[in-house]
Amino acid sequence: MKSTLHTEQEIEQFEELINGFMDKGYGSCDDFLGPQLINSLRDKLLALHQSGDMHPAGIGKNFDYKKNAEIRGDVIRWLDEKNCDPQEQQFFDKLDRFVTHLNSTCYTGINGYEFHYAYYAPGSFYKRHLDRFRSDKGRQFSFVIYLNDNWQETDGGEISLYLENTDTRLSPVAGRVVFFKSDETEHEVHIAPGRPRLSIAGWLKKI
Ligand SMILES: O=C(O)CCC(=O)C(=O)O
Ligand SMILES: [Fe+2]
Repeated sequence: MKSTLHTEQEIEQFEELINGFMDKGYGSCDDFLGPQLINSLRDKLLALHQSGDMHPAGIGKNFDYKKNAEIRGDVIRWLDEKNCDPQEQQFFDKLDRFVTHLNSTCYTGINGYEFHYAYYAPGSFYKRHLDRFRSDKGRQFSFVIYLNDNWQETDGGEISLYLENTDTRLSPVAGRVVFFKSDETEHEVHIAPGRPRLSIAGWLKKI
């Protein structure tokens, strides 16, 4: 993983994510990526969706479309760091700097990650779950960044984080990141009835 110079603002964001996680069990920060980059990533996601290059995500080894659809309704497309466009590279570069910061301040030993675009059509959802029950590939932290321009609270589509059985809800506004422990924090994606809900979701791993 590459690492370049951190800016002060970047360090503040990283600390906001990490401190939030340590204090409340989840970290969140806004404007993790600038609006131009968010727009490009959103355009890329929409183009992939339009060209039919996204597919239902599997849950577990034996994929059962019907069973899957009762649990989650998003379609996904994995990002490939070895074959990505300059905007995706900018995302990975920032992520690399975050992981370097996380590892050096918290001794987390993260040495890999995987990320996918996700498109939730209006009315789809992802029921309450943990991210580490599937094929367990060493997922330590879940990290989601939202790409939804001008998202209003009335649009719905919140993520619920169930921490000590309280329900913390966050709207998927463009540029916002949510960060939590993959094997501990149950969470859920609520329906957005009127518009698609777009994100890049991924996992920081220790393999
Ligand atoms: O999009 C979100 O807010 C969460 C997505 C999620 O839970 C997942 O992909 O496992
Ligand atoms: Fe999840």
